[in-house]
Amino acid sequence: MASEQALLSAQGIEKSFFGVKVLEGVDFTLRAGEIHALLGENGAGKSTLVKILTGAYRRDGGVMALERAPVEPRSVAEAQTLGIGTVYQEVNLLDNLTVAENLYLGRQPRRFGMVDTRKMRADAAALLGHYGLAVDPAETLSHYPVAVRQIIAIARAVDLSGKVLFLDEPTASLDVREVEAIFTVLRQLRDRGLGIVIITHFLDQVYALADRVTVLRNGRMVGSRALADLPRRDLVSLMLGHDLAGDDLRPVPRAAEGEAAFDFRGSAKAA
Ligand SMILES: Nc1ncnc2c1ncn2[C@@H]1O[C@H](COP(=O)(O)OP(=O)(O)OP(=O)(O)O)[C@@H](O)[C@H]1O
Repeated sequence: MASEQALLSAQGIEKSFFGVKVLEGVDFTLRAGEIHALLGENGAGKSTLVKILTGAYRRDGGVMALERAPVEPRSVAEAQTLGIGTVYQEVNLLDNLTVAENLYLGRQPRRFGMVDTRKMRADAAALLGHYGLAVDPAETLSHYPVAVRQIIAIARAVDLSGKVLFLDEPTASLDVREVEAIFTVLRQLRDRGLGIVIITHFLDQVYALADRVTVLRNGRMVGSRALADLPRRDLVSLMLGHDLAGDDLRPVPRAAEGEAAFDFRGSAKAA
């Protein structure tokens, strides 16, 4: 059950690239114990907002607070120490290291000045046990499929950060079964009180997972609603900025990759 109070909030966020405004006065509020989808058409500003909130980009204006205290993350690492973790679409782990090394990269337990491999693997096994993952901490990461690596990336981000988790298109390259495995993990984390923000282009996934949505259009926040109160048609209208005509219910091809921009019709990922 989401709390009423803001866990992470941003107000009046501004960002320009080379004099072009890509975020204009954007407000965003995340509560503890909610999964919050950040939606909008290609180029609406979703990734830029997430990068600002997770310390990857500096904002030009606006304020940001975590548990009502102002925060100013100057890097992704600093955001993590504040409680804000991120998992990107391209899994941010190293394939040639072991599972345990990935989980404890940069913070390996030491004994007599040496990495304590035995403890690191035992800690990794215990941590992954919470996620229902029966993987061998001593195995090289590349041994495992993308969905497992994605859950390992989530486990690492949550272990480092613990309060807020951002995921930028985490299911883009996964099949239906793998998506469900990731969602199970995210629901468990929500039930533990984390606030989770997810960017996705798949509206079926939004309705299956999220409690709330915030919609960006052309760099502005155009709505933030509980999903239970928001029919799909109204959500799509909010994203597009006009009422739906019949034609709009067909998937819109993405110019670059030829992927569907939205999954309007309840189908799986479009080819
Ligand atoms: N590093 C950058 N330098 C210059 N322009 C950028 C940069 N990052 C993003 N932009 C521009 O900012 C605008 C918003 O991009 P952003 O990636 O935040 O949108 P998005 O909603 O995440 O889109 P998509 O769904 O396609 O990922 C776009 O016009 C994009 O070209």
